[in-house]
Amino acid sequence: MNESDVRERLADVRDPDLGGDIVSLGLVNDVAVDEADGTVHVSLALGAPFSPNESAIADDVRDALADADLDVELSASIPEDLSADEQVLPGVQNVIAVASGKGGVGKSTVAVNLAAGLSALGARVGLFDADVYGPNVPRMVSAEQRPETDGETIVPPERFGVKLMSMDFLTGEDDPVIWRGPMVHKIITQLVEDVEWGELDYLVMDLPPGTGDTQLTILQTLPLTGAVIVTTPQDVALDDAVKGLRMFGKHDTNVLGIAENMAGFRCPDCGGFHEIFGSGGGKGLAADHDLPFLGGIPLDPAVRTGGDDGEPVVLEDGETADSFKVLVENVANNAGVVRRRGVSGGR
Ligand SMILES: Nc1ncnc2c1ncn2[C@@H]1O[C@H](COP(=O)(O)OP(=O)(O)OP(=O)(O)O)[C@@H](O)[C@H]1O
Repeated sequence: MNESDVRERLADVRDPDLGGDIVSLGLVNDVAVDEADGTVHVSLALGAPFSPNESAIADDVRDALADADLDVELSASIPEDLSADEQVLPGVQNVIAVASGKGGVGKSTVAVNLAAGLSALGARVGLFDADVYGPNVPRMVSAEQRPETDGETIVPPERFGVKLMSMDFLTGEDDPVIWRGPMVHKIITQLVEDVEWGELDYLVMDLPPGTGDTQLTILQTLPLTGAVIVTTPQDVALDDAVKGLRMFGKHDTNVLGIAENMAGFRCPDCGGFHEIFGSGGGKGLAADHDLPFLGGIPLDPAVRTGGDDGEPVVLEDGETADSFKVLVENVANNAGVVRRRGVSGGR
């Protein structure tokens, strides 16, 4: 079997999201058959490691070559326009921002569970807490686990397999309320240049709530794969979410979808499901703006206790954990769509 035979077989593998075959979409970077040692190496343009849909593409590629009597070696990389020197975060494949139009809707909770959930799938993950008004990451690590520095680089502490960094670690006692764009820019630059993230598949950024200077500076400084917008089903939170959407729209940032938090309450006493903040708002918002709906997370006391001291609830079993797992998978799948669409250029 030669390279063109391999490509012919790969032309039967469909991309479940982009709706075409991977060869026509330009998602096969390279094929190399080594008859002597009986291997075929296929490099695929896949950009969202451990996302279910990209894992399925890889499985289909293996299946398509299963009877070829060759060992199949797969690798995945999205060809970069910029050299490593020119890239802002060269070791980081995907930066995913978690945003909300208003405070208290559970944005940080979603960010933490997203990071822990991606790590549980097998990905290499970092979580950067840029929420200067309500930093959550410092609470996740003990005092002894604060980041270490040799004066030049900062080594982020790790929990649940996630590398953690917080604006709070870098700024100390400074009052964030007086922060303005230039200072945020300086700190973000420091984050980029001085923190030893190593190689990451995903860096989750927990943005401050709202649509102010800090959020804009981050959008302008970092190459985001896309943003997740968190809302509750209430109208007021939804109105604010629309403002968030506009901000991302103005900056040509991809929105990976809308997550609806506090979507109903399963009563532990009566077993009934109560829609305390209404229902369907997040789904409606997504539909109105032609955006993916990432899933709903119920109001559950375990979310708060998990956030305060224990493990993120996504790492446990049960209804709420499952709803977070669905959200994690949808975010990863949609990040993959953004990356692969970039390669296929709308082919
Ligand atoms: N689905 C949920 N069920 C129960 N409690 C929740 C849920 N989501 C969030 N909480 C709790 O609500 C509070 C606010 O959540 P969180 O800090 O994630 O919100 P936020 O949008 O990031 O707020 P901030 O404005 O501070 O950035 C926290 O105590 C959190 O544990």
